[in-house]
Amino acid sequence: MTTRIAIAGAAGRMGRHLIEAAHNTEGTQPAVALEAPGHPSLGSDAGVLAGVGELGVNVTDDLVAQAERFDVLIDFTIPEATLANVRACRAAGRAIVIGTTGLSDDQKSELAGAARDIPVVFAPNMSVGVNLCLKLLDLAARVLGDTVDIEVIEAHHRHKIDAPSGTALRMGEVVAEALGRDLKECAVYGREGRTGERDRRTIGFETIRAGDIVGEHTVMFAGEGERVEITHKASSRMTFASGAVRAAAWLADRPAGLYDMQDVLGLKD
Ligand SMILES: NC(=O)C1=CN([C@@H]2O[C@H](COP(=O)(O)OP(=O)(O)OC[C@H]3O[C@@H](n4cnc5c(N)ncnc54)[C@H](O)[C@@H]3O)[C@@H](O)[C@H]2O)C=CC1
Ligand SMILES: O=C(O)C1=N[C@H](C(=O)O)C[C@H](O)C1
Repeated sequence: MTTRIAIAGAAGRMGRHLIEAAHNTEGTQPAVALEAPGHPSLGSDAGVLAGVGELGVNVTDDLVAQAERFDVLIDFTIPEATLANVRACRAAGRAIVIGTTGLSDDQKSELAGAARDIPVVFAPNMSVGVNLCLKLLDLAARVLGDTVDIEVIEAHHRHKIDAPSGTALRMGEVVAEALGRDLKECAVYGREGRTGERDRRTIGFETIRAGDIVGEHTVMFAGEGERVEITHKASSRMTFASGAVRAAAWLADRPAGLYDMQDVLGLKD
């Protein structure tokens, strides 16, 4: 069965890759393309936008009117648009894959509420490599324990609007959970001035925004006499887009619930 995919944020950096990935993946097809009201791409052909040739799918701003045309919505937009799309999918009984980062705690709670009625995949990073790294981080944190200082360093392109990245925060959560810490209480975001000596129980975050960097994350476990670093470097957005399309195909026949990429990839214990 072919999974018909709607793509929100179709003209964005991720949106164009998602159209291409949904078009090139066996068993999926781009069926609806959505953009913000007033966006210059409205009315244009999604395939032409993505550079894969005409698909006969015109970009629209009306998700509700398109509800019968798709099975799963993939959303890589901004938090406010994502929540509006979650509400529309919940009302229409459609599944949704969410890659958007920077959601507030309230927005995440609303999302979890919607997942009682519809299937939702929500993950800050859809690449296989990053999801493997999350498993390695859990192991590293358990083995090295409280004997090391832990720092999360991330670098992204100059257009990114949230910091730290959703992936960096998830990496911090995985490490904190493994060590029995609460990230909200032990995170330190950047340092400046007379900071005093480092507290070993903190987890530090450093953010770089520069040029066209697709996405790089390093978690450093630094002890006395040795240091372990786990690094992931994305060199193409297609790695995220392929993962999101894989998640959409996986989600199409799942019951309502809140899932992540560890579920999609079968990495949950
Ligand atoms: N989970 C993952 O694997 C990844 C997540 N991301 C996240 O995806 C999000 C988007 O990233 P980019 O594509 O780089 O941003 P972008 O700014 O290039 O694209 C976002 C698009 O959403 C559109 N948009 C805004 N409001 C809309 C609405 N109401 N309806 C439909 N479209 C709307 C914008 O016009 C824009 O074209 C960010 O939060 C980013 O952190 C990015 C890459 C990978
Ligand atoms: O905005 C981006 O580009 C990316 N955002 C995601 C995040 O915030 O973790 C994932 C990826 O690193 C690219």
